[in-house]
Amino acid sequence: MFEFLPLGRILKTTNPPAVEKSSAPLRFGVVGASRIAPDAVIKPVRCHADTLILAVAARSERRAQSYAQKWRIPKFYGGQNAYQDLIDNPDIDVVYIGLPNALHYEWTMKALAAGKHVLCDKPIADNEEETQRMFALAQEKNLVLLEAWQPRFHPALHRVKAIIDEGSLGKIVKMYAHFGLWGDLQFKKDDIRYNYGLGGGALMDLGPYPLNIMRYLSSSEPTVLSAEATCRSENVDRRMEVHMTFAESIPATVIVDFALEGWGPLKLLPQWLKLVFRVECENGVVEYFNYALPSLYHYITITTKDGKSRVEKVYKPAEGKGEEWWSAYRYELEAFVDKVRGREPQVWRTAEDSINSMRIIDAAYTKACFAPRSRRTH
Ligand SMILES: NC(=O)C1=CN([C@@H]2O[C@H](COP(=O)(O)OP(=O)(O)OC[C@H]3O[C@@H](n4cnc5c(N)ncnc54)[C@H](OP(=O)(O)O)[C@@H]3O)[C@@H](O)[C@H]2O)C=CC1
Ligand SMILES: O=C1OC[C@@H](O)[C@H](O)[C@H]1O
Repeated sequence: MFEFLPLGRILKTTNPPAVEKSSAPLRFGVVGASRIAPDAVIKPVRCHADTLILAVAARSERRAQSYAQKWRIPKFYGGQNAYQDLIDNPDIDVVYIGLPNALHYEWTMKALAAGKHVLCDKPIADNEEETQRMFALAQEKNLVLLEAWQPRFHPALHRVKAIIDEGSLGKIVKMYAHFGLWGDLQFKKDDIRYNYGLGGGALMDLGPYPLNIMRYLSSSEPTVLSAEATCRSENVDRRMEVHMTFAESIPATVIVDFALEGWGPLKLLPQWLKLVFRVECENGVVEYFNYALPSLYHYITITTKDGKSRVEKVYKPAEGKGEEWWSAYRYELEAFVDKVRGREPQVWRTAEDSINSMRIIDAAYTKACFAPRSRRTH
């Protein structure tokens, strides 16, 4: 499946061209000099005419300065009050939050209180209750708040849904997904993902991908029947297996995993990544490979009951805005800016979508007998 990897497109996706800016672009402030911010917002902004990155804030002055230098961000804030100082800058219109999950609530609330629109990375909060409060404040302040979960904005996922909704495969009868990583190769021992107090855990980190895709494809919310965890440390799941039913009768299983088994003889060969998503329908099966980062590379395989199989790849929507090389984050930014500017985005994630997503994660942790994710003083 990898034999025709389009390297030119991938290079442009990961290193998009700079475009000329509009006369008054939306000015973004980046809270946290995180690893994800370049992909999630800095590079997408580079190729969006109506946006620019004005400032970054980090807890250390040195880190803020070197990050700003590296990414050519004109202003930086460092030190204990850096995040608040950035938020208080009256020139900033939008705050992007790429902090550990447990800090999403606090800094989103502070940014909204200061009158900023917020793009906050996934999962949007530690739990459903926080998510409700965040969207309530955004609504009260008439500000845009979006949970940045980029696969929802990519046309490949829309194509998967269209294939199912078109009807010839019949109804969905079963769904299965596995998102696994070799965590110890990819993350340091003190990574935010392994820390309960920072909102860590495999389900918090990886769960939103398969769970949200199942919700979207089936246009329904699940009941969580059971969840079994393997712990890395107390209340931090290294692996979680969640069993659900969607639309009252569709069985579904999600496995998320930071400790993929090896493969080959004696399972000694490392497995870097596992990304399985399968929807079984009455008359065939749809499989979607690389649903987490579809803009880099993906394929959709449709196999009908008579054994016939075809493969589709979709990087640009048949109608509407987009380019083959746009990353899913770039599609997401387009929608976010449209919303802030008062235009109808071609795709949107509503408050209910994010709230329901957190509700399922809460329910799964409860079924697995985990302590509730932090209940902060609100
Ligand atoms: N949408 C997507 O595709 C992806 C989303 N994510 C999400 O992005 C967020 C950040 O992930 P990632 O970039 O990998 O994480 P990093 O560890 O690289 O960044 C987290 C940032 O949080 C700040 N921070 C503040 N307080 C703490 C603390 N107590 N401990 C550690 N860091 C702290 C640090 O900023 P400072 O610079 O101030 O020190 C750090 O840069 C998570 O919510 C994750 O789920 C991650 C990967 C992909
Ligand atoms: O959101 C994410 O997607 C990709 C994963 O590698 C990462 O752990 C996670 O935060």
